[in-house]
Amino acid sequence: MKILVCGGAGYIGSHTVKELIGNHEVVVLDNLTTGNSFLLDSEVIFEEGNLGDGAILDKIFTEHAIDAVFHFAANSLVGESVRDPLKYYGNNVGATIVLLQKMIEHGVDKFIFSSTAATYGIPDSKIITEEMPSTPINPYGRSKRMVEEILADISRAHQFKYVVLRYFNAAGAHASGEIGESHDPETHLIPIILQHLLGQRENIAVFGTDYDTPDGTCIRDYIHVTDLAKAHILAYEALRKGSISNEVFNLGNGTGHSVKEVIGVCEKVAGKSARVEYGERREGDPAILVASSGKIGRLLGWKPDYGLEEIIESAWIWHKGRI
Ligand SMILES: NC(=O)c1ccc[n+]([C@@H]2O[C@H](COP(=O)([O-])OP(=O)(O)OC[C@H]3O[C@@H](n4cnc5c(N)ncnc54)[C@H](O)[C@@H]3O)[C@@H](O)[C@H]2O)c1
Ligand SMILES: O=c1ccn([C@@H]2O[C@H](COP(=O)(O)OP(=O)(O)O[C@H]3O[C@H](CO)[C@@H](O)[C@H](O)[C@H]3O)[C@@H](O)[C@H]2O)c(=O)[nH]1
Repeated sequence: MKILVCGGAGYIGSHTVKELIGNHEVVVLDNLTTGNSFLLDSEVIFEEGNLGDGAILDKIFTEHAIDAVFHFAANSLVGESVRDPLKYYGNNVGATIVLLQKMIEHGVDKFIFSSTAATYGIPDSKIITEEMPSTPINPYGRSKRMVEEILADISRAHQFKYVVLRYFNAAGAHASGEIGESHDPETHLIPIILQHLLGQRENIAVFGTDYDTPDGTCIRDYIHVTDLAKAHILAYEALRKGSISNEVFNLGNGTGHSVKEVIGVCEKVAGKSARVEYGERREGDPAILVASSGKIGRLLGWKPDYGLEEIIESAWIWHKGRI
């Protein structure tokens, strides 16, 4: 089966491609704005271009018998989305609509969508389930939520089946050490701490110490990127078999870790102490985001293989290898 992976040169997309290769042919469409060609597997067919370009999608869907689209391509930084919302609505919603239009024109009817914990806004409960209200508090979360609603509408009007995967915080690197997280500039917590511990940054800034959490810093649910990648394969196989359709699943470990705790585990793994500066809150950050992934466990048999320390160990190996 041939799969189109939009955003396959990015962090999570490239790890998912690794899981697909061997059993599937993979076409990657990526404009390399935040992705890297060195993350591309040598076996993929690579089309460099923009998701919003209908002509390139016509070419791909005409030349290849695509069975499903995995859609990772997006801008995904909460703080940037607050400062530049139109970038987020244009790329995450506008370009996605072009992709969806072309899928329907070409009769491609299976879609796996990368959504986010940011669709929940400030949740009422400590552990988030899929039924909870989805009221995002930043433009990034709203852009993803809008696509979720568009998907529900399309599936009612056309022959079209989808799975929405709401990831919590992706982290870690592939066990081979060949690929890992590489953004420029890097904004994610774990790579920033590890780069500092490798001497590539002066210090670490902690964004906010007055949250309503035990140590005052934000709590997140960190999930290994390979655990995420494997969930995509399970979702695709279930869509193909027809055992599920039009489902929304959370993907996290079910355990929250504060920013201070994450710094502590990074220090342990690296065997070094960090220089930490405590600063103001970052705009758009909820205090606590922790997933219940019970639903995807029950319906697809998914469970995470890695905890926080293993996630950080794999990321440490990747970052050390990049020096
Ligand atoms: N990293 C996380 O913790 C996290 C958590 C929740 C959801 N997500 C979602 O997962 C997806 C992947 O995230 P990531 O961390 O791998 O990001 P990433 O920036 O590494 O990957 C995104 C890829 O999409 C490409 N891209 C962006 N816009 C494009 C366009 N218009 N046309 C073609 N290619 C385009 C980029 O070049 C990049 O290769 C995103 O949709 C993101 O919103 C990520
Ligand atoms: O230098 C830093 C960087 C981050 N943080 C904090 O660390 C936590 C994690 O931040 P970050 O790694 O930037 O991830 P998030 O902002 O939580 O967002 C990620 O996780 C979301 C799902 O929870 C996804 O939707 C987003 O795409 C993805 O960027 C947050 O509380 C930040 O305020 C710091 O204190 N200092």
